[in-house]
Amino acid sequence: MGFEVLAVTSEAYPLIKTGGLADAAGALPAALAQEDVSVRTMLPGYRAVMSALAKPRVVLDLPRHFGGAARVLAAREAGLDLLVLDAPHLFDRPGGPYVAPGGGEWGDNAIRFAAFASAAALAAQHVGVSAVHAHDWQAGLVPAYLRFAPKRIPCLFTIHNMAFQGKFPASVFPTLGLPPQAFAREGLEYYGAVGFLKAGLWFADAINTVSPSYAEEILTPEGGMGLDGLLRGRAGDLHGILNGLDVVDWNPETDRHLAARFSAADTAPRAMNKAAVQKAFGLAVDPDVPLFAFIGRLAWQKGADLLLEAARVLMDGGAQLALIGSGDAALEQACNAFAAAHPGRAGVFIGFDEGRARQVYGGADAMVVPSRFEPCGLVQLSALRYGAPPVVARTGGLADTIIDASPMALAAGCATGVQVAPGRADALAAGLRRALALFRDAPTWRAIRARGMATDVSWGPSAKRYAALLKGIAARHG
Ligand SMILES: Nc1ncnc2c1ncn2[C@@H]1O[C@H](COP(=O)(O)OP(=O)(O)O[C@H]2O[C@H](CO)[C@@H](O)[C@H](O)[C@H]2O)[C@@H](O)[C@H]1O
Repeated sequence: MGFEVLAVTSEAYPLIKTGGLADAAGALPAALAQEDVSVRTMLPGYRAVMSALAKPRVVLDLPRHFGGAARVLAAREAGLDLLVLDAPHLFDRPGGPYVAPGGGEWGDNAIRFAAFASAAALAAQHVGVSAVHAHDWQAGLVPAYLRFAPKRIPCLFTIHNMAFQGKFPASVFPTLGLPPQAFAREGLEYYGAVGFLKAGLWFADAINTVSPSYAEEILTPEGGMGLDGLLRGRAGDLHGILNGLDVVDWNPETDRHLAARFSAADTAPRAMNKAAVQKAFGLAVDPDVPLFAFIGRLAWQKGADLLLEAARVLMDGGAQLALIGSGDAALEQACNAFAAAHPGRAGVFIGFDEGRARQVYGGADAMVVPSRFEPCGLVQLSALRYGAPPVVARTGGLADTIIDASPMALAAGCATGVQVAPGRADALAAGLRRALALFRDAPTWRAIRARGMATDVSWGPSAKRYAALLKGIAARHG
């Protein structure tokens, strides 16, 4: 038997996705298989997941699980070896994984994800894996349940975003089924409340986040968002491993979402994708106008407001702007207002649409990623791969993956985009102006794009690091 891991995640592409966690958790198993690590992925049985299971097998019966009957099912779908917590009282409902149809978090999220984590710990014991890999606050209690379980199974905890912490009132603690001593500073107590992310960071055998720079940033009060003290205490167990892309799925030569497929050797068909994007966003169809684009959650983190403030540079510079995103109502409104004020020059799509997003990667001349903080970021990786050089904020994984087109980098032939100081509209405006000038120098822009398309954005190198880390904790603690 090879080295077996149970990955515990609340999202995995293509079964259920609200953001980058799904992409990472969906792609890592195939990459780890190359390193002789076989991964089973445990997901909550949301409607979308349950309806995708063709022939599930019952692995574990949990007749009384957090207020109802539940089962752990096994199935193989979309290339993933799945374990699914079928718990209708918690997951068989309309709406999103975390948010009810009318907006607003589900009122019982603490119980839903405690039940999920507890079932994952039971399943890990039952099927007998060498290590568990838990992702984000939704799986934050997994290391806690494992620590108090009869059989010691080591656990790696991955932070995809410190901003989502799963903090709930102390009154939920008695319903979690953990021993009373777990509710302590040396446990899951978090400023008088219960912290799911805190629990993950406290009880895991090793911790990583999704870029080396973010691993340093979260040790500071600003980046650590209340958990930097704990993390500084565990700095020896904290690692930074960059995300990759599933380069089989994210391939402009085969992507069926594109109006025209293309390769690094022949980017000419991108012009058809650009025209398709211009049309879809109500922009003037013109091959010569530089087309900038933004894709992302409309949240403070992603800095869409900074882009709207800086975008005058694009409008004055004769460029176009396409935005896709959803989230914060005020930001949605601001994007719509910007588009209305610049007819034919700026266009917005409010919503989540994978196909439309991919068409934008394949047609835009440049992507803008103005995040205030960014643990890793996948948008800039997709932008490299699809030939739309990114303008990024110099923070977290954006700083680690994009090489700024400084004079030295241009001379050395290694530039892949433009970096700007994070969190400032004036710095972003200056960077956009610089990108526009580079774009108008056609041979230079072509070279930047070619360099980006030749960059290895696959999971390969990072999968090796994950495999070493998982095998390391198993050797130490197993
Ligand atoms: N409206 C829309 N329509 C279609 N597609 C959309 C979309 N909005 C976003 N997407 C897609 O969703 C993904 C977002 O990935 P990110 O890494 O940028 O963000 P996220 O902040 O969700 O993830 C967190 O986890 C990931 C994974 O570790 C980290 O990279 C990241 O820094 C961290 O914040 C991309 O594939 C993007 O194309």
